[in-house]
Amino acid sequence: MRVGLIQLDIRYGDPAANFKQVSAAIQKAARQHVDVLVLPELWNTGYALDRLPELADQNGQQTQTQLSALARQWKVNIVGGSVAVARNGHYYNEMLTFDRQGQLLSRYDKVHCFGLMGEQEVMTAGNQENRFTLDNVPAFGVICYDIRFPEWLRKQAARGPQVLFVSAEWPTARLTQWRLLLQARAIENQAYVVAVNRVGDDPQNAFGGQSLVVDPLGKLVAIGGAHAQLITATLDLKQVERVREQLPVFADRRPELY
Ligand SMILES: O=C(O)CCC(=O)C(=O)O
Repeated sequence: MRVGLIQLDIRYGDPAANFKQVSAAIQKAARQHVDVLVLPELWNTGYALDRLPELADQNGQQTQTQLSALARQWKVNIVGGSVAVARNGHYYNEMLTFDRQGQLLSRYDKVHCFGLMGEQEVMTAGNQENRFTLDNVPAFGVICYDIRFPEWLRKQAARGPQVLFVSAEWPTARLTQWRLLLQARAIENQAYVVAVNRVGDDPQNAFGGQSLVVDPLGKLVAIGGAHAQLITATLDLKQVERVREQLPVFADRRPELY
């Protein structure tokens, strides 16, 4: 499975500009013969949470229409990062995933809202898992702050997915934690981690990129810089099986104790 991590800057509170740039970035990246493209968190609005009534995508309709058409046109799977969505009078930080036919495979609302950026005051947290299959590869996806909750990821990983996709707006100040948390999540779940962070600034934070791919042993396969770029990597999914056979941590769990 060849993955393409679309690391980009996000125009704060400007969905029209962001839809345009994401469309262009997907079309450019799709030419690199990738199987899956991955986007960062809240790429339609950034963290302009005080303006969601005017900015949020109504029921995710614009996102669905655009990403579905691009997936179909370029015959590429798209883990659509996340977008701010308005639904039934609530706002959600939502990841939409599409297969190569443009079919919507899953909608996931971020389960852990991030208080430090005021998310809890505005967004409604989700409560559903996010497992899906891309080209017969079982996978799952979470959003940014979710990676600090290993039990949430473990619960999903115990059902067998081999790849964890993460979309984030992770501030530069905590990038060491970003790398270490993702490497730990890869090791403990014996899965590939494909994680995309944004670059650039918003009025409160700077974002330093370092989108990365980690193998099931925790080794960094690829890592981005602090500028907009496409990062590509090939995942050896046989390695997941080998690692799980050699060290069967899932079978050795003691769920009766924890
Ligand atoms: O956990 C962190 O340090 C960053 C989380 C975050 O920025 C987010 O969830 O948007």
